[in-house]
Amino acid sequence: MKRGPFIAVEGPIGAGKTTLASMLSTELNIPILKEIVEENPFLDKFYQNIDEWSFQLEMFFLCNRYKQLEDTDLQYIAQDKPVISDYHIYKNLIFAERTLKGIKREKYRQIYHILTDDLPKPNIILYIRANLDTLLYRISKRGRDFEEQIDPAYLQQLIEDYDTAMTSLAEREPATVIVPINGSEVDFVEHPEQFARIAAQVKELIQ
Ligand SMILES: Nc1ncnc2c1ncn2[C@@H]1O[C@H](COP(=O)(O)OP(=O)(O)O)[C@@H](O)[C@H]1O
Ligand SMILES: Nc1nc2c(ncn2[C@H]2C[C@H](O)[C@@H](COP(=O)(O)O)O2)c(=O)[nH]1
Repeated sequence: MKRGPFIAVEGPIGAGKTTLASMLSTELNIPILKEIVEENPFLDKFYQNIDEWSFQLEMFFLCNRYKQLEDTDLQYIAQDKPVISDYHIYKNLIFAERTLKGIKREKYRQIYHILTDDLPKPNIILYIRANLDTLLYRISKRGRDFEEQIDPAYLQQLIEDYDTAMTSLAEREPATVIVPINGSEVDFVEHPEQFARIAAQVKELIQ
């Protein structure tokens, strides 16, 4: 069955997902779906003690995104309308596999699959890769207090987890178009011509 474009912008913390998704939404006149961050009651506690708070945090993100995607399906995807999101639901598993251990990880995996296996998935992913220095710089530029506690080693692991996850997704879903963007070299904020190239590429994909 033919479906309207469902575009996700992905990449590790601070890569520029929300920024790029918002710019594309404006440029291409496509509604944007943004994840909820500031209202999350567990993030601050999580960064203070990951082992203690990871299950609550991962479940909170999962339930929130589940609800958002259910709504998005009704409003846009089932009606063949395009939509752009600053995350892919698969992000839940990327983080949870890193932050959860033992029986909690196993329980989470099962709940993740029960909730998400039948949800619509993006057919285009813009994957922003960036090195650790770039991410640390952008996270500090964004200036969220609770993110000052992020351990660079955790961030480096996430960079690698994202690469592994995107390779695995490409193998499992060959029909999904994954567009890699080198976020440490391509600067779509400071250089309008670099943004224009990305926007043109996306336009071509959705025509
Ligand atoms: N290409 C870029 N060049 C310079 N600054 C950027 C770029 N992309 C994002 N930023 C800035 O970096 C910070 C993190 O970007 P954001 O879009 O919130 O990342 P993410 O959604 O991936 O966590 C923000 O302050 C944003 O303005
Ligand atoms: N442990 C998890 N943390 C997550 C998840 N999704 C987002 N986050 C964190 C990372 C950032 O501190 C903040 C915003 O995310 P961005 O990627 O938009 O920077 O929330 C998750 O699923 N698990």
